[in-house]
Amino acid sequence: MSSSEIVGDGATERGNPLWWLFRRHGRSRWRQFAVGMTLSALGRFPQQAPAFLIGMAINAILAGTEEFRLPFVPGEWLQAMTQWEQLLLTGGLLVAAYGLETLFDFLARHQMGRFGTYFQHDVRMDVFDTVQRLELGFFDDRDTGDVMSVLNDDVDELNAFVYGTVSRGAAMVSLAVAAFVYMLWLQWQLAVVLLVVPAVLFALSYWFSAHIEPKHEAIRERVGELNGRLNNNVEGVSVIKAFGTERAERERVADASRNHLDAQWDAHRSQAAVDPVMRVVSDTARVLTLVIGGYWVISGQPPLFFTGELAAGTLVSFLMYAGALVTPMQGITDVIDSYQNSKSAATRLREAVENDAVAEREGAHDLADPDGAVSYEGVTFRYPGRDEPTIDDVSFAVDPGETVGVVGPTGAGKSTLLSFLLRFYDPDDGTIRVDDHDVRDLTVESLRESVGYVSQDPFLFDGSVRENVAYAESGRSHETVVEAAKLAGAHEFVADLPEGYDTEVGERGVKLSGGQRQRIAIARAIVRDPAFLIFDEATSHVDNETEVLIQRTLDSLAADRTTFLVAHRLSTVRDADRILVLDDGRLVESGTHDDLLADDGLYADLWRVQVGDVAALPDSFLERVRREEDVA
Ligand SMILES: Nc1ncnc2c1ncn2[C@@H]1O[C@H](COP(=O)(O)OP(=O)(O)OP(=O)(O)O)[C@@H](O)[C@H]1O
Repeated sequence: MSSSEIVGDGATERGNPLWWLFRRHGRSRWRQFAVGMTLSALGRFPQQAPAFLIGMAINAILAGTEEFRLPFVPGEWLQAMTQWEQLLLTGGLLVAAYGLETLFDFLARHQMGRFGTYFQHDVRMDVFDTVQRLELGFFDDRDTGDVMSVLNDDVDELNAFVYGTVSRGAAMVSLAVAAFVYMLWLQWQLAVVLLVVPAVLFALSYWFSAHIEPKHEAIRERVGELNGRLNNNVEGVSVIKAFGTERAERERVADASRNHLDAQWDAHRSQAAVDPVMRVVSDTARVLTLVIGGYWVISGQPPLFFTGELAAGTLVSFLMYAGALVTPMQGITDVIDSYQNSKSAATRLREAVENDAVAEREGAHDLADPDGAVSYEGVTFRYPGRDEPTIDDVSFAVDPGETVGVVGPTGAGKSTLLSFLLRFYDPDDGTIRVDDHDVRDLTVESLRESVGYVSQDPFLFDGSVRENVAYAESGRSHETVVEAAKLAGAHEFVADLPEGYDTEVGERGVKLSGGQRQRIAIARAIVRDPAFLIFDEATSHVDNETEVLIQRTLDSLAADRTTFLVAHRLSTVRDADRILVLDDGRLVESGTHDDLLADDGLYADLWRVQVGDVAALPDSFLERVRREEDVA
């Protein structure tokens, strides 16, 4: 999986993604941007003044070949000065020029810095908000590292874009413009001829830009792969150590890193090859200027098609301006390089923001005070890439307050069936209603707020026990948290922890046992007093005694709310008002524990397995278990 898979096809066919991002997030700060760019451009004029002043000083003060003159300053006033005064004035003007340049640059950096950091922040939050709204299925197909790479690397790239591409590119152009304006003033014919150089360099850069673009795409993709690999290694560190697969994992990381290296080297090679070409063009221009200008100064005759005179000091100024016109152009490939990099990052960011895997429909309404009725009508669902449906035409209706057990062999589709109620996924066919509302017409937030959900392997956040229990309800009082923990059978062990409810649970709750984590997760689900409860194997990690305790509180919790209990341990669902039996995605039986035993079907067989009455199992069941084992 690579970060390119976060983006769809045709991203580049819809206009420049950087421009799109700029319009979306930069527009509100366009003044800051414009002021920054203007200051940066203005700063180039004082920066280029010294070359002019030095040329003039050589001609008028040192060589005495022409009169001392300055733009906008009366000639008589300058001529009335002694040579020494003229030299001092030149020195003063140089200091003023350096000072102005520094001031303009400082102010420009300040403005652009503010613009760049806010721009980056806005884009990051926009992408993050979208990622939060995406359907769970989006994440099934992507590595965490891949998503992180968009949120981190691509967003960081935007700041580099503002500094590296826009600021540097603009500085380059304005430097060339400023140099050109001074050159026009000194010797316009030579200035016009020298324009050929930036034109050639631009043409070369344009070609290079098209050439380097796919190479940058490749680099970004490989970064995503590498991040994914590294992420797997950090997250799966205990498995890697337990299985002693460090060496194999190192190989995998080395492969991913090598691929990244190859892509980077490929881009670097192209860059390294084009740089000398640019250099040769610009250096040749300088040498030609010296030779032609030198001939002109020495012979006093204008060469080729030129007319007029050229003094030695003017040639010195000219050579300095030729440098200012040409040298920055040598760095244009870096700017283009940075531009292409940013463009690939912006393409992925735009695709992430525009992702249509967002679950909520336009015009969805809130679910207010639900009674608790749930119905599934002809629900069918297939995970992407699977041939067989995971849920196959399932229909049932649950009255408010009912407790429903969901059982069936491993992989029968129990978790998937209930995930529709939280809109983790939407079925391909059929409808799920809460009270009389199609869940797709409800706002995802209000729907999920009404459901207390405990998953098979609950995730705890790095923080205290209290923070985890009150996770979605941070305003809850300590008493409410303790009450929920008591109901979940967690209070006793929490009270025994070194700092009670303030004990830190570690990342993912590593400092707690599996059963303790589950109990905290149960407390977290019930603290919000939801209308629906979904316990997906919520007590699978707790011992039998704790389960009995939780079971008892569950009975009181479930009494006035609709509750779904997914369980392998059938004792958990024995007292449910109704038990749904799933097999291979189909609803094969439904009824109370006694009804189902009387029916003597799949449930009755599963029950016999649990009570150890293996001898009573029919051959067909044993045959089926064997078949499943073979498949596994
Ligand atoms: N995100 C997913 N992408 C693709 N297939 C999936 C995904 N999640 C589950 N499946 C597949 O769907 C089927 C049903 O899975 P599900 O987790 O709903 O079963 P289950 O009855 O809850 O199983 P268990 O009792 O083992 O928890 C399985 O074959 C599983 O491999």
